[in-house]
Amino acid sequence: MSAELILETISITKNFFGDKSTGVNNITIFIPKGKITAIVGESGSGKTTLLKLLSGNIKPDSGDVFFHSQALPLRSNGLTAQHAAITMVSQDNRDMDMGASIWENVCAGLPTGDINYQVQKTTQALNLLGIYGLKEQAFGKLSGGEKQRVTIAKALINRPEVLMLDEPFNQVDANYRDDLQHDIRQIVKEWGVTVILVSHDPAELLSMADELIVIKEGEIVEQGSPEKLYHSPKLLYTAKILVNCSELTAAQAAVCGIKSKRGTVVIYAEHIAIGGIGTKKWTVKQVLFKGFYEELVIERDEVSLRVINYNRAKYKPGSKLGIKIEKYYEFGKWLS
Ligand SMILES: Nc1ncnc2c1ncn2[C@@H]1O[C@H](COP(=O)(O)OP(=O)(O)OP(=O)(O)O)[C@@H](O)[C@H]1O
Repeated sequence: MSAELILETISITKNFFGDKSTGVNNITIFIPKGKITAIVGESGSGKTTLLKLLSGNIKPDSGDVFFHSQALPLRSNGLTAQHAAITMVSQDNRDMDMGASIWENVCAGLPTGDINYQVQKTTQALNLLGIYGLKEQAFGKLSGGEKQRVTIAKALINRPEVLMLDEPFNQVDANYRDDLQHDIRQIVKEWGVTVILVSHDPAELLSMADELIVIKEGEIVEQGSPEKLYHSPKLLYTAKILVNCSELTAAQAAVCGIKSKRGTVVIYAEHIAIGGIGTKKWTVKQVLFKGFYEELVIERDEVSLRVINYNRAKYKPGSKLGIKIEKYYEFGKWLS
């Protein structure tokens, strides 16, 4: 049985100043209810424009947006219940009062009136995001990660059906980010909220999303589950967004013993084993500390590769090593 859809676009186009290289072109997408769909693409590819179209913030030049199969009106024509059900969280904290407390900021998301209702809902939202203990603190004094929790609590206070997150974890440090991501996944599961996420962070995209939609120059070029797009990307563009990899020309690939039939070879860092066959022909150029592993940049005849090394502190810049490439991908120019 296919999943119930909550938002759909049929052939939507939005260009700015009539320039086809801006905005989005002829996009048809189906957003399943209660899942996390991530929109990915290089900078300027149209991700934010698509979010704005999906939330009724801007009007398509052509095509339609449907929410529960009903045409979604434009917000500027008057807010409706449909708009209240779709909330957007961006990173700029535009709607927040820096001098007011967390409690006041989150509570401001509710309609005025019934105090008991406000206390109950605000307490619930703050607990949900694990920030109840901070409720008296001024918003402006919080860390980036705490601010983001408050922003999401405010967005969730009215129990929207769709939560749109535009680069939500940008200002959040790594530990805090993992916790916040986990909490959002939990809320999605428990509440059945639909999340549409825009992010540049591959780790975030792969761990959070149920479905990835890849856009390039305003068009959808590939889509599928994180596992599918990571392990068998159709496009070099997708691989470069999602994977820590080295991209080689046919001539460079030949240095690695690979005969390329299609022109471009991509080798994932984790597909290179160190200490493999042959003599030690590769030189370590950089050792990047990554915590429980290192990333090495190695070079031979002006070909550079990224390699994962779990045997920490074994190599230094200038060390020599041999490698075995266990797997590689080939892309033709027409698919890049
Ligand atoms: N209001 C606007 N007026 C003019 N051009 C715009 C406007 N909004 C977006 N664009 C253009 O449309 C294209 C897509 O922009 P958009 O912000 O959607 O990209 P993005 O993928 O979200 O980029 P980023 O990852 O850098 O945030 C860009 O070329 C951008 O300059």
